[in-house]
Amino acid sequence: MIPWRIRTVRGPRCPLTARRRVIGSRDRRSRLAWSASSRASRSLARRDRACSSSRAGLGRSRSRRGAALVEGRSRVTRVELQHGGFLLFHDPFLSPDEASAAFAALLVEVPLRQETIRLFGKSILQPRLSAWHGDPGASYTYSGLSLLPHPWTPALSVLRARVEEAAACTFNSVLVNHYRGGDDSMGKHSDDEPELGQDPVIASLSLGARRRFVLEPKKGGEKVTLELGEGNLLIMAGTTQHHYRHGVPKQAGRGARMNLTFRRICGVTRP
Ligand SMILES: O=C(O)CCC(=O)C(=O)O
Ligand SMILES: [Fe+2]
Repeated sequence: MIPWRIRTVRGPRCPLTARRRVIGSRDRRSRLAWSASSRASRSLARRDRACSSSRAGLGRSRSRRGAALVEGRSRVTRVELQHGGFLLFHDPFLSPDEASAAFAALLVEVPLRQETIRLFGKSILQPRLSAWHGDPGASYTYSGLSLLPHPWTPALSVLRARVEEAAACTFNSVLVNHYRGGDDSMGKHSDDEPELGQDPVIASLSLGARRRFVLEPKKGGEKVTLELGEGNLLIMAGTTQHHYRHGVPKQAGRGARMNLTFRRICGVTRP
């Protein structure tokens, strides 16, 4: 159940930044070329905006509490969390055709593998496959696992450009997770490693099977449960990583799913 109030506002202003911006028609946007040389990818190289919540134009006062805004045909719902955390849920973000083309391309391009992590002093295999991609130098360490980035693939570059436009900030890395079925899962955690900086913006794109995504406050209080379906984009921002844990529990009978969390590793120079 969604415990917050939803209002629909039709208007030309960007729901993230309150600025006017031009968005192509759904048809034009859906012509996703799986090539790193797309116009969007080239424009990326010219921009390098920092991606902490406060500097990315994702300030608390810029959108209404619990509001769903429609911009062109893309719909964004804002959810306020405790202590200044908030979520922006884009549904739809990718069309079903775009999402299934992305899934197929990523299966071919991304070197997915099952990693071993250290948890409570024990080595365990992660219950899913994953791969870390990013700009040179965007290394990431979590649960005792140190990851050097694979380079951006064509599909990841195109998706990054789309997600950056929606989030109004730039990302230099992405963690790709592949849930092979309902037995694959992700335990509750916060994306709060020091290299992500304070109040990071994490943009999570879901492809394939719908899965339950749970956010729970670290110090008690109301949980938030979302159903992340094919082509949804969930942006976690503000103090979310500081005050909440999130995870994807096992869910019997579910099919394959891919999730991409775009991140910004601090202190890496854009190539
Ligand atoms: O699969 C998801 O929806 C969540 C992924 C996630 O939390 C992560 O990669 O840190
Ligand atoms: Fe996470």
